[in-house]
Amino acid sequence: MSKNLTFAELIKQGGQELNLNLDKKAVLLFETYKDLLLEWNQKINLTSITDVNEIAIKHFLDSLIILGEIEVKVQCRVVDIGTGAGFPGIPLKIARPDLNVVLVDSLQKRVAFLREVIDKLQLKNIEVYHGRAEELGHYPEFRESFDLAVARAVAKMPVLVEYNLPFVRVGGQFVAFKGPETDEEVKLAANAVFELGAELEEAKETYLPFIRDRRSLIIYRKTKHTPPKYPRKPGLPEKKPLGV
Ligand SMILES: C[S@@+](CC[C@H](N)C(=O)[O-])C[C@H]1O[C@@H](n2cnc3c(N)ncnc32)[C@H](O)[C@@H]1O
Repeated sequence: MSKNLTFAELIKQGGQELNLNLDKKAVLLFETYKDLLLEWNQKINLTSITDVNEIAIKHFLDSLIILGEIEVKVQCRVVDIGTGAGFPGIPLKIARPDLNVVLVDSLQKRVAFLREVIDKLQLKNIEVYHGRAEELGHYPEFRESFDLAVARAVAKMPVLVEYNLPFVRVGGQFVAFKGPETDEEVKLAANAVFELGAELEEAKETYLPFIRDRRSLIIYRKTKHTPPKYPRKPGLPEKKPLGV
């Protein structure tokens, strides 16, 4: 089981379980990322998970499950809203260096950490922005310009769709990383999803490699332009979730 494997073996074998062939360079980058995460976590709050094997499975492999479940086209433009310590955006970039990634977070200290990771790992075509989704979603260079938006552990679905869907181009997707039991949240978000110009495409159930924890990927497809009034001003989506 996972206890007998090294960090590198967990990444490599877990990747295979997700149908990913992670090469030596990718595994080394995950090692460095893990070291930086643990080092910075002593100064700023990045994660409550500090066991190396758990970091491999619950942060890195968890971030990669999307690659085994949906087709993420070559060189597509991906935004990770509320990325925190870089999940899922940085693992996706390590596993798929072709992707053009934008990371967004409202906490300056985490953004500083992410800049250090990008610098140390020498990642290209990846940028970090400090700000709230409610503001950045109105910037012309971001609005409806991404093929894929992703978010993990940021907010309940009715709030999350208002944060994410304004970034997605018509025809693109928003994928919410969730745990098990998502029916209620998905139902609650239905009105907001319609109002924001999207449709529920699929709710996929999957499992984390090694520990078999259940995970869901809720996949939305943008079908129409999002009305310009969304997202509403900072704090309002959370205070008064749309359509609830
Ligand atoms: C619980 S952490 C999760 C981080 C990461 N996605 C993960 O899965 O570990 C949520 C992050 O979302 C950020 N966040 C919350 N609301 C936000 C908003 N409206 N705009 C940008 N970032 C936001 C917070 O600063 C925090 O770093």
